[in-house]
Amino acid sequence: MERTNMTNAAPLFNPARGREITVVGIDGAGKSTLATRLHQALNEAGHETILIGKHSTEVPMDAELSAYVDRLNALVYRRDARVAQACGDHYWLLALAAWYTLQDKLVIQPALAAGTHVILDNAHHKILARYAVNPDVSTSLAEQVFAHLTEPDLVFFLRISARDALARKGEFSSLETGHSGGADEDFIRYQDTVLAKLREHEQRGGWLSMDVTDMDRDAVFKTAAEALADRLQLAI
Ligand SMILES: Cc1cn([C@H]2C[C@H](O)[C@@H](COP(=O)(O)OP(=O)(O)O)O2)c(=O)[nH]c1=O
Repeated sequence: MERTNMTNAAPLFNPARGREITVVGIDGAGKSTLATRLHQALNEAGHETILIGKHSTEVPMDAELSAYVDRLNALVYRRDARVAQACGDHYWLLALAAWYTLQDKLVIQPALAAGTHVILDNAHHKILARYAVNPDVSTSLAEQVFAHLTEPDLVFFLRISARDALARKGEFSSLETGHSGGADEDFIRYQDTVLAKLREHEQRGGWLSMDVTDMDRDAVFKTAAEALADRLQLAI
């Protein structure tokens, strides 16, 4: 029977939308380790995937926008402590919101629309948790400046106590203590407060939560891979 073109009017290139997979947890929880591994495994299994982190500034095939995003990254992440201190918490919240906004609009959304999956390491949830423990900045303001970002399809929450995370990491930066001091106890106090905030968020959000305290990298990866297959039908 002859087919008409009427039913075949869809554009030639109309791939299924990609999936956004986000990894959250306190510093040292193993986010980068898992994100890197998922990125590699998805690509090896034939699922085109990009890994987006704190220092991803490339806008595909656009040198001018890439240069702009790189300048913003330098402003937000490559500044010294005196500048950070002088500018203050509200400025950094808004600067971070600008950074996350551009990453979402210029990199993540176009990739998803083109059918590419996105693994997001360093999502804004940790920033929200950090601001939630800061009495000088309104929590609702912090929530609002990130509210427009693309909602991930799956969030892996890697749970571990700050003390156990520190034992893995060995060292930490001033930012990782909320600039509260340089002692191990400063890291632990601050990160455990951030963890408590992430756990509040977890209650609202349908996150896939894993207690990674006694799990090695392979076990975390295996659990995450099973969830990708179950929830997003992505086999790796
Ligand atoms: C996942 C994992 C990480 N590590 C180490 C590697 C790194 O030095 C450190 C933090 O891992 P990393 O993946 O960088 O954590 P995050 O991105 O959440 O800050 O812990 C372990 O010792 N064991 C593990 O099972």
